[in-house]
Amino acid sequence: MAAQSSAAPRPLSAGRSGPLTGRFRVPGDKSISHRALMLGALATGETVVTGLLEAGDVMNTAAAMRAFGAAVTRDGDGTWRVRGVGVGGLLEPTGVVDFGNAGTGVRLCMGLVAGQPISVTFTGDGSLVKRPMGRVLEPLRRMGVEVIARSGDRLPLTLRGAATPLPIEYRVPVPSAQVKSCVLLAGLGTPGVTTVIEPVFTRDHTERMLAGFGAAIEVETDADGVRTIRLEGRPELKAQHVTVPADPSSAAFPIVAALIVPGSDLTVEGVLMNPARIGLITTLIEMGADITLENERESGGEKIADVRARASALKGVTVPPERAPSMIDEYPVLAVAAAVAEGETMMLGIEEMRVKESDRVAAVAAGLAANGVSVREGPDWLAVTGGRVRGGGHVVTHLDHRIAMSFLVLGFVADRPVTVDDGAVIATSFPDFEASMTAAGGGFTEEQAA
Ligand SMILES: O=C(O)C1=C[C@@H](OP(=O)(O)O)[C@@H](O)[C@H](O)C1
Ligand SMILES: C=C(OP(=O)(O)O)C(=O)O
Repeated sequence: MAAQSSAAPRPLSAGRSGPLTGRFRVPGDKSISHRALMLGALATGETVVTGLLEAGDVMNTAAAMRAFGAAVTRDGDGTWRVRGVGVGGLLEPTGVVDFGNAGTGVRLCMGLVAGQPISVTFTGDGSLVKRPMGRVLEPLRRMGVEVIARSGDRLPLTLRGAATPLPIEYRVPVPSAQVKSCVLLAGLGTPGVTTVIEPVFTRDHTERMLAGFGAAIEVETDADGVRTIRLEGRPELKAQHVTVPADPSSAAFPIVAALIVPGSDLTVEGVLMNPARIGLITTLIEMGADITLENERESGGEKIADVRARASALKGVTVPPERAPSMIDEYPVLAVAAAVAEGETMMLGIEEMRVKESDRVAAVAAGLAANGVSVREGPDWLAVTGGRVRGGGHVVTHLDHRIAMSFLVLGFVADRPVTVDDGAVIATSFPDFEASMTAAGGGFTEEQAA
């Protein structure tokens, strides 16, 4: 499958919307989807994945796993099958491996390559080539991986895996599930025990899924919440059946839309409720949101629930820095909720937002200002004061799907339509966003703001 490339930009506008109602489905979780394909590719036997996210980022991971020799196929009913090559069995791809827009895809895959004596050249789109890769290259170099990269450790770059990598003990210096996961996946191909120390808890899908595929992995959490993860290298991973729950990061858009559009009452079905992923729900409830979790249940070893959101009068709050990892991708849409809340919402400790698909602190501040919203930013904080939204602004998305979706939601409550310069980027994580929002009552328009 072709890597997602920079398709022609497609401006898209959203205008004042009637109530959003009914039941809403968002696609499968992106983090779990990447990991299911990767671990499936390293397992023996056939891994069956239901609910896989069929969006640009994950399709690039599927293409990469094929390039490494795994058989990755889709049944007519949307079930995916991965016939793996076994830990240590990855083939050297014949071409460059292009991960498009996907930071998670490329950083985790670099870990997979570490313990295999193969050379792989990675690249990405205009956004991914600007993102920092040193954070994963540094531990990989310590494990014995050879790196050929431009100065600044950006893509494109080539890795040569080590025949016998060294197990390391690695204290993750930034709160990043991608860095943690890269080292753990590198540990799979490494003889001995690889140890990752995680001072700040980040999403734990890699740990959970490694255990599910049969790896010997143990996690200890001390009194200060510091987690020590130990993984025994070179296990035999056994194919699994993975059920991917609905992505809370995608659910964030209809949830916020329903809270801010008067008269709305919307239920998003089967959303992943992993504690490391629900910081936005906690914050919205603190802001006074009428959110209820219904039909709470377990699926694929994770808690899920239907999330019902009703239009609410929101109030500004301070979001503490320690909450950032559990909602890192949701701040752009939180800023939209803050734009209509009473008073100021202060988001603290959000410096990691600056190294996502775009500098999201800067992109959110610029987009809000262009639409008449009062906003201030600092190196690691953003403050938004709510009120009536003038709208009528053009928003630059910088190849960032979450910026595009967030500002279209802002358009639903603005006096004049809000236009994003490129709605095509939404295909990275939520291809049916426009259709699903329209079906629920969302107000898209072809009209371009002046
Ligand atoms: O591990 C993952 O699946 C992800 C981790 C987060 O990135 P960081 O690890 O850079 O914080 C998040 O922003 C990204 O969308 C998905
Ligand atoms: C940051 C994101 O993804 P990634 O790092 O995988 O590109 C995201 O989806 O918001």
